[in-house]
Amino acid sequence: MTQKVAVLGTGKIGEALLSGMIRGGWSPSDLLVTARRPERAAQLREKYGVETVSNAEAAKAADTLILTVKPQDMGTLLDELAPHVPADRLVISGAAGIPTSYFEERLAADTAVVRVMPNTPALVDEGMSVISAGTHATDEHLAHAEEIFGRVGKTLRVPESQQDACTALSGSGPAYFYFLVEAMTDAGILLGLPRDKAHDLIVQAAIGAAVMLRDSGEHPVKLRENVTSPAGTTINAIRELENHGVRAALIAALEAARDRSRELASGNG
Ligand SMILES: NC(=O)C1=CN([C@@H]2O[C@H](COP(=O)(O)OP(=O)(O)OC[C@H]3O[C@@H](n4cnc5c(N)ncnc54)[C@H](O)[C@@H]3O)[C@@H](O)[C@H]2O)C=CC1
Ligand SMILES: O=C(O)[C@@H]1CCC=N1
Repeated sequence: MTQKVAVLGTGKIGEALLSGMIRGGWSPSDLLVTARRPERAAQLREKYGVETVSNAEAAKAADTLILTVKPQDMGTLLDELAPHVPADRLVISGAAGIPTSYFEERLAADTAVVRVMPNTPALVDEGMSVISAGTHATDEHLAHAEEIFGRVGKTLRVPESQQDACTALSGSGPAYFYFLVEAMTDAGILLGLPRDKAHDLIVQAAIGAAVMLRDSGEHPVKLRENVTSPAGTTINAIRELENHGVRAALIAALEAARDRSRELASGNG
């Protein structure tokens, strides 16, 4: 398989991927991008030295098409693309909720489709991309998707039936941590700390905790117990978290995100 890759609908996720591919050594001359607005196309050309083309031109010229428009825009994009996509193309969707069958029904018979759920830490090469094969995608197609998305972080293959859950955990996941940092920084203000110091303390606690979760090999419960001294400060905070149902709130929140991913399946949202 040749390596010409096109990113169609280059917004936040498309640009995160594009920039990571270039950082990871992908030649800009092997990349094509499309954007709806001419100013956006000019910006991408200038910043990354890539060629910007129409969606139809991308479909003809690239071997792999990565579709990173909003789920609600996917139908329009596919209407525009479908007549121009030869059956030997690999089509990768980065959209939440939309199943591979949606693309297979609208593209030439036997088109290989791969569904990927990335996340925004791809911008700092700490992304997670969850990858599933459509009906006609082979191991080689999955490996090609891993080769692309692996430039911006880790990848994980899952059956497509798990994609909505993975979207709730991983695609949306960074937002929950930002939300927690925002709330804990407010707590710092309440406790009389300047906002910048409160922010720095909480962000470093988050980074330290994340690295320990990744590298220590310890279960999160054990790591939390190590912080929680008998009759100490932490257990008072934990009791309040439990009293306020934070664990149940998180479970309900992720279930709601999973349900919304399912609702997006039609592309109409
Ligand atoms: N933002 C996130 O954290 C994540 C987003 N996603 C998925 O990635 C996709 C994109 O999300 P964002 O990057 O956040 O949205 P975005 O709005 O930043 O990017 C979408 C881009 O597509 C362009 N576009 C729309 N229709 C087009 C067309 N017909 N031709 C060319 N360009 C077109 C828009 O102008 C926009 O720049 C969505 O499907 C979303 O579900 C997946 C994982 C994480
Ligand atoms: O909120 C959303 O729909 C997108 C998909 C996962 C993260 N952001």
